[in-house]
Amino acid sequence: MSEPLTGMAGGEVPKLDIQDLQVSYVDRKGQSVHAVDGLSLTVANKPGHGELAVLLGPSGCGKSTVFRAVAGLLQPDSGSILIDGQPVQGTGRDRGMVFQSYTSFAWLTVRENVEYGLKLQGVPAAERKARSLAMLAQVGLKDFAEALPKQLSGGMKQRVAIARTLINQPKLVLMDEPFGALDPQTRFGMQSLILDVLAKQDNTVLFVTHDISEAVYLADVIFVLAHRPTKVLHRVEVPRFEQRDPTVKQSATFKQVENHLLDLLHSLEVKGNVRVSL
Ligand SMILES: Nc1ncnc2c1ncn2[C@@H]1O[C@H](COP(=O)(O)OP(=O)(O)OP(=O)(O)O)[C@@H](O)[C@H]1O
Repeated sequence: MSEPLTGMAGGEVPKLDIQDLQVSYVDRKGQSVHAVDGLSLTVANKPGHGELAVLLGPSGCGKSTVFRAVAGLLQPDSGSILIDGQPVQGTGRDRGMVFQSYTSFAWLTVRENVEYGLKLQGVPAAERKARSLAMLAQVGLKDFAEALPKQLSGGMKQRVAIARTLINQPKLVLMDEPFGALDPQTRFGMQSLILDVLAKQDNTVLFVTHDISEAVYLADVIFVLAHRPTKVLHRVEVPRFEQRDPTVKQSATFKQVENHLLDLLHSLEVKGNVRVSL
């Protein structure tokens, strides 16, 4: 199931193209520490059905560092990051981010939070309202449009964060352990919701997790990262499951992909740090 690391036909411009990325941090002693060393990966541009690419690896391997570099939140030492062939230079509206911690404006209603980006872009109020209500309906929160964030559960707050990101129609959605703080049942519900919403939105997603089951359930393609300093070790294509509901996790194909990933991670001797939630 492991594939060549690009998975691209010649001549196509990928949605995301990372080549020979190097990132280092300065530690407390003032020493330079390599977090990412020569990482390359590409995520294909698939109009009509956005690709969901997962970065999977043990805690501390550098997933968030790659994520932040793609988001433009940190400056790599060297290497290139292209989105639709254009180099990333700092943060930009072409990328939308969802993090594990919920960030919303406490004094704004759910709808006003979702509309906020459109307001900054000068979109007229009536259009903002219509678009935010449609987006909230997609994430199952239409009835909570006028509620304040403090009235919502953790899963609902994360749905607001997803709606607020997707309404801006980013070319690339970046999600860093977005469901990591949720209980298992809510987490599974959110995984199914994100697949439903993305199927309608045509977004390409880069999704960071250390949960193998979550990776297999969500991904079209999984990049398995090695220990720090990280580089991609394997690219694993995940078969399209006909249905994505709780039963799919019990299917032979699902188990086969999980076992394949476990074997890969075993071979890297990192399984102990990776969550396996079967
Ligand atoms: N600001 C920083 N200063 C120094 N070292 C850092 C900094 N941020 C990250 N690192 C180090 O870089 C390495 C990669 O960290 P990163 O957060 O990218 O890993 P991760 O795979 O996302 O981990 P986790 O799954 O635990 O979030 C780690 O060894 C970490 O200690």
